[in-house]
Amino acid sequence: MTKPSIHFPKDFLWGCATSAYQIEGSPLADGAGPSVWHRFSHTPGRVQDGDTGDVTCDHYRRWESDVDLMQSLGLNSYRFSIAWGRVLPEGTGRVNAAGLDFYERLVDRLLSRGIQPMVTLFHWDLPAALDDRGGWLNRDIAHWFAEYANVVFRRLDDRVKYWTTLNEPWVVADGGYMHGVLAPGHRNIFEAPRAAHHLMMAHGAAVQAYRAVGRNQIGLVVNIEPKYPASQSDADLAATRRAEAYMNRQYLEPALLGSYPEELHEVFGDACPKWPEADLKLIKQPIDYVGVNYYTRAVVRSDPTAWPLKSTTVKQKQHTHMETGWEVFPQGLVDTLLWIRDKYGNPPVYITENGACFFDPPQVEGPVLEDPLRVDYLRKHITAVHTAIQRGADIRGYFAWSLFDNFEWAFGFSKRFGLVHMNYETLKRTLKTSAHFYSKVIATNGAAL
Ligand SMILES: N#[N+]C[C@@H]1[C@@H](O)[C@H](O)[C@@H](O)[C@@H]2O[C@H]12
Repeated sequence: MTKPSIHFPKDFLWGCATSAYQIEGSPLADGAGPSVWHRFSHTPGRVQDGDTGDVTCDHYRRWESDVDLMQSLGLNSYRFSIAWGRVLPEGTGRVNAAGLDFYERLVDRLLSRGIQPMVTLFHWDLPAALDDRGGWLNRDIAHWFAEYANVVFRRLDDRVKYWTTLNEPWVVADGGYMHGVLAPGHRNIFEAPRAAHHLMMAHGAAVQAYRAVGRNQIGLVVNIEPKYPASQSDADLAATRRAEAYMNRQYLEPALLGSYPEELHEVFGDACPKWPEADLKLIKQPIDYVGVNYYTRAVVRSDPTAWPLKSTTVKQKQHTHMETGWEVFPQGLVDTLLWIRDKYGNPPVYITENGACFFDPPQVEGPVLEDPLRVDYLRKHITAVHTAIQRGADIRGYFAWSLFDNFEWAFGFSKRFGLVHMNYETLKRTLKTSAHFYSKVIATNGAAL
C-alpha cells in the first residue's frame, strides 16, 4: 500500500529554536548586564561539570555564518530569544544601544535570507539586577517587563511578525522557586505560586503594551506534557488531575480563560494565594497564538510521599537520554494538540519546540554525524503534527529544538539536542543526519517524511 502523501499548509513555518543564554556566549559583552543564569552557572555545584554560558556556541560572534547555515538548511523561520540584560543591563531604565543593535542586525540578516524571525522576550535569563529587587517575587516586575518589551517592540516590530512574551513560565516557577534546581535556585512552596502569578502578570502587561504599538502577532509559549493515569484507581486519577493542573493548565488557563484550575489548591495548600480579579483581568489579554513545547508525556501514579504533587512518573519503555528518561511518545503530541483544540477553542498553535537528546555517536571529522534516533524521533513527531492538522487542529508552524547542541541549563553541555553538532573546543558546526532529514522535510513541505 503506497504511503499517503503528506503535505502541510502552504504558509507553514518550518524553523529551529534556540535561546540567548544557551547559544550566544559573551554574556557581558558590549555593555550587557549579567543574568541570573550567569550568576547561577558561576556558582559551584549548580551546573553539571561547572559548565557556563560564557562561550557555549559563540553565536554572539558567529551570528552571520550561523544565519547562512540556517539558510542552507532551508529554514523559513527561526525562533530565538533576546537577552533582556543586553538591552537593559539593569533590567529597567538605561538602554544599551549595542545590545539592541545586535538583535536588529540579526533580524535584518534573517529577513535578507528569507527567514522569518519568531522572537521570545524572556527565555529564563532575568537580569540579575532585577533579581536583586525581588525578581519574579516582586509584583512590580510586570511593569519592568512591559518597559523592556516596549523598547524592543518599538525597535523591531516593523520587521518581526511573531512575538512571544515568555518561554515556559512553568519551568521558571517550578525549577527556579519550587525545587531550586534552576536559576535563581529557591526551594520554597510559598514562593512558587507567587513567581508563577507574577510571570503571568508580566505576560499580560507585555501583551497590553504590544497592542498599543504593535501591528503583528504575539503569544505565549508553554511546555505541555500530557498526563496519563497509571491505573483507573481514584488515587491515580486524582494524582493525574493534579499533575495536569500544575504543569499544563496553570499558565494556559489564566492566559486564555482568566482563571486558575481549582486543583492548584490541592498542590499548594495554604501556600495558594487568593489573587485579585484585576490581576486575572490583566493576565487574560487576547493573544494571537499559543506556542506549545512538546517533548514527552508522563504516566502518573499516586504517591502520598512525593512532594509537592503526591505523585510520581512511571518510567516507560523507549525513552530519550534526558536524566529522567523522557519517553518517546508521539501520540502524546496528537493528544495534546487535540486537547487544546477542544478545551480552548482551537486557537492558532505553533509547535515552538520539539526535539530529543540522544548520546550521538562519538564525534568524527566526517561531513555528517549519524543520529538515527533523532531522525526517527523527528519523523514520528512531525507526522503527529500532520495527524492533528488533518483532525482540525489549527497548527501553523513547527520549530525543532534545537538548531545546535547547546548549554542545557543545569545539565550543562552533557545533553545534546542539536540537529547540528557543536564541538565546544573548536566551535566547529557539523550537520547531523537529522539536519539533512529536516532540510528535506522542509523542501517538500512534509512529503519527505
Ligand atoms: N530540557 N530541555 C530541552 C529544552 C530547553 O533547552 C529549552 O530551553 C526549554 O525551552 C525547554 O526545555 C526544553
